[in-house]
Amino acid sequence: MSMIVMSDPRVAAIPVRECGEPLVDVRTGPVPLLVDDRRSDPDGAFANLRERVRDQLVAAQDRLPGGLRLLVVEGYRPLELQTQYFERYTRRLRSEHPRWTGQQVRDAASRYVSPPEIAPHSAGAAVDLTLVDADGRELDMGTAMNATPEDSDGACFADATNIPAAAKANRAVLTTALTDAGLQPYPFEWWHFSLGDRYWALMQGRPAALYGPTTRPGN
Ligand SMILES: C[C@@H](N)C(=O)N[C@H](C)C(=O)O
Ligand SMILES: [Zn+2]
Repeated sequence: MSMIVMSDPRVAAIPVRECGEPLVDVRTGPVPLLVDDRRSDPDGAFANLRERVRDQLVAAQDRLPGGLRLLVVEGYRPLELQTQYFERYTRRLRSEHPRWTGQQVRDAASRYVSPPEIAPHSAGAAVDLTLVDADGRELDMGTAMNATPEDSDGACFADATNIPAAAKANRAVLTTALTDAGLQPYPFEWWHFSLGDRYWALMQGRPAALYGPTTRPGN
């Protein structure tokens, strides 16, 4: 898998041709998806995604073997929250690596959190998710979701070799179902997939992104 970070200038160079598709709450609709409350917010913004992204997740779930289901943890992320995540992690890296240049800090931070101006979650195009079995138990994916590269010794990277064989197999099931449905994996995080954003467009050879930063009605 090509290891392009979110801060790569090729991502920012992709134009956005906003198609205006609405955000929808993935907990409702014809096939409600499972969503847990780890990243919940009072308005339920975290459970929203662009309609086509939701539809393709439903299609991916249909392809899962043996009663497995998707468990969505975080979809839409308002720009202010993305900025908080990025700044907090940047501060951490700066204090842990006082000799790094600003660019080194930015590139390392961008492996784990997208710079706000790119932010696929703030476009409603990206989702952090995992797999559960028929009883709702999470499968072993080798690390907790949102484990950092530093804290997991790189085991959060999709192709990590320092995880058990069963976790590698579980990651492959998740990635195959989602990529078959047109979503783009992010090589630095086994749980992050997107469709329609600039990263997706770059990696899939599309001329433009379908979705730019958006807000929810009334916000
Ligand atoms: C912070 C993590 N859950 C995440 O979503 N990272 C990606 C790269 C992002 O911020 O878009
Ligand atoms: Zn994500």
